[in-house]
Amino acid sequence: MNYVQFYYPEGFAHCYGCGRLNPEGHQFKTYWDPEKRESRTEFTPKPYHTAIPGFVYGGLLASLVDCHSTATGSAALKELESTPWDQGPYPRCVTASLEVQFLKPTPLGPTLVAVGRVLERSERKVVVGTEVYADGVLTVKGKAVVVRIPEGWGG
Ligand SMILES: CCCCC/C=C\C/C=C\C/C=C\C/C=C\CCCC(=O)SCCNC(=O)CCNC(=O)[C@H](O)C(C)(C)COP(=O)(O)OP(=O)(O)OC[C@H]1O[C@@H](n2cnc3c(N)ncnc32)[C@H](O)[C@@H]1OP(=O)(O)O
Repeated sequence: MNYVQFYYPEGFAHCYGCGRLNPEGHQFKTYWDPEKRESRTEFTPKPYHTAIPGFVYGGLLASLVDCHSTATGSAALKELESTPWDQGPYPRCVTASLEVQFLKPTPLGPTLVAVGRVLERSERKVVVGTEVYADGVLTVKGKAVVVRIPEGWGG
């Protein structure tokens, strides 16, 4: 299964968090399950993504929630189109608002799993709820408002 970011137009694929064309970035990859209507991004932080030794830097976790949310929004808006989910391009969203709750320290080492759900959707705006798990333990919760990039912004 291809990931959401795979379907972004080239001009929208340079994001430091999730741009597939940014070799210096994290290149987060988000998978959308059209039946469960759930998104999933897995990422294994590098040893230097440290807050205090042994724990993941919160800014990285916020980035994960951020890009995971824009991808989830993108998939949710793609559902409104008549083209199949595995045919690009996907609509591209930017983040209007991002809330992150750090519930517990996130251990550095395990692969992190972000799971997203669509809380609200209109033609232009999607509200996404995300939970991030480390070794099956919920450590971070996020909520983001993402908005479809206005026409003419590039891509
Ligand atoms: C990086 C983007 C900025 C540069 C743009 C230039 C070119 C774009 C080209 C490429 C970009 C490609 C990819 C993006 C890359 C990575 C994405 C990763 C995620 C990010 O890292 S991305 C960076 C941080 N992001 C920004 O840099 C956004 C700056 N911002 C804006 O560009 C505007 O602010 C915008 C477009 C968001 C809205 O502008 P707008 O004119 O469309 O606003 P409008 O009022 O129509 O809002 C429509 C509905 O969103 C609701 N709404 C709006 N703002 C809200 C808020 N703060 N809280 C809660 N709800 C909010 C309203 O309530 C309404 O909701 P409703 O329809 O229900 O009434």
